Amino acid sequence: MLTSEATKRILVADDEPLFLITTGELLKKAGFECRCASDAETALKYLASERFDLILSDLNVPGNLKLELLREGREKWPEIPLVVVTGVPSLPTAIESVRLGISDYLLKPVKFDDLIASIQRILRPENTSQALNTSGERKALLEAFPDIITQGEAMLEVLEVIDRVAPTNTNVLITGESGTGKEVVARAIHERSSRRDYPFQVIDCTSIPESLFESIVFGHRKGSFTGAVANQEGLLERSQHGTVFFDELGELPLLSQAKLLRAVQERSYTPVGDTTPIQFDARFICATNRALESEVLAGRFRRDLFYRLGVVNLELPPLRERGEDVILLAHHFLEKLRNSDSGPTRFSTPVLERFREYGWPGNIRELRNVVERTIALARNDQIETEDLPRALQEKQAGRLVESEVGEISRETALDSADYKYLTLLLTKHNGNVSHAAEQAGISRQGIHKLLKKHGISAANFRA
Ligand SMILES: Nc1ncnc2c1ncn2[C@@H]1O[C@H](COP(=O)(O)OP(=O)(O)OP(=O)(O)O)[C@@H](O)[C@H]1O
Repeated sequence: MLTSEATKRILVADDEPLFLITTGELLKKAGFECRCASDAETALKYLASERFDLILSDLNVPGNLKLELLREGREKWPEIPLVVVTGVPSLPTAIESVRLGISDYLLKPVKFDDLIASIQRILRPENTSQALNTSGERKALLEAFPDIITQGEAMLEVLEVIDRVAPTNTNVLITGESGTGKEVVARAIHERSSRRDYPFQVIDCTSIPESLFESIVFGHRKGSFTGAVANQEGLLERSQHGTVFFDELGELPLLSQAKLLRAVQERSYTPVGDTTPIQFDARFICATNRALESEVLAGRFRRDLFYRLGVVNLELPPLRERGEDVILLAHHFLEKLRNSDSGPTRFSTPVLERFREYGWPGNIRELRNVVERTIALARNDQIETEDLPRALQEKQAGRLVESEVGEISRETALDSADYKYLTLLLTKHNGNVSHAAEQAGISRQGIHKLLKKHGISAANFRA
């Protein structure tokens, strides 16, 4: 069952009571569930009756003198990774442990950070392989994420990773084109974590001027600069014990990156005008529609921050690569957005065909907007191609290729390109017409005229 499997369970076997107690406590604090055994027999009993995701065992526990625990554990439960900790390292046992397929070999005294790093690495979704084999597993996974509508393999794989990573404290970086659902996924991770009762704080990196980054994120004290008339708590302070979602992380200027790195590394920050650092506990989930690795190579994004925040990297596929999801989502939005007693109830077959062939540059957000608009404009119970925005009406309008140049008019081709450009522009600027106009190099009136011509509502692009 997915709910109980969400929290990773670790079996700790060690004959030193102090090591057992402290390790158990620390692992619990780090978000794991723990079972402690002081000898091999008890450990094997637990293994036979409970589910574990990892075994952490000393070599010298009673009953394991000839590595019986390791041998039996590997033989009966080969899928459970095993980490060996030992205070008495010996080459033969190390070699034998490796031969038995252990995942790591640590020497006591073990630094807790090293232990956690090792466990997290081993439990990373890409290092464990459990395919979604049965339809029951697929169903359970889909039920676990009611806000994420999908049936395609690519997104199901993403859901599987989310399901595993959500209960941990690991920082996650979500990449994907605009409108692919990065924020929806970030919220889903938060909702399935133990932080769900604490805030989910969105910090939009594009909306914070570089000079105000520290003040907005870390807060400031009265009198620290002109205009600081009162103490102001920062966004991090509001996120205590919750999840901080840094949207459009790739847009963060280098100076702000340095300040954020310090806070992420030290888990503390100092409000502007203060001298006492504040400790904080929050998980970071970041999103970007830029290829951050290239930004790192180009020197525009700090490598150390990229590694800190992108411990697990989730890549969301664009809608045009999600197969029949486009149809599933269209029906979902129709059901959700239509007036329950009036308005259209279905799409005509040619409309569904247009949906399949269109490139959806603005992804799911664009699809939602199109469905909302057609509901308002549809004349009958069934939505027809005439009810669609012009760019979607013509066959191949979304992706014109050379052989089809003769099939559609120049006017339609230009209209289609213009529509695509405007939707992307508004997506990028969150429906802010002034910013969109500035970027396009046209007046506000000019852009309003174009939006009207294409039947696009800027309000639909505001998150
Ligand atoms: N799988 C999904 N099922 C249902 N609705 C979805 C799904 N993914 C995204 N949406 C909807 O699509 C819209 C865009 O999603 P979201 O804001 O999460 O995208 P984004 O990738 O964060 O966009 P941006 O990069 O522009 O910030 C929202 O209305 C969201 O509710």
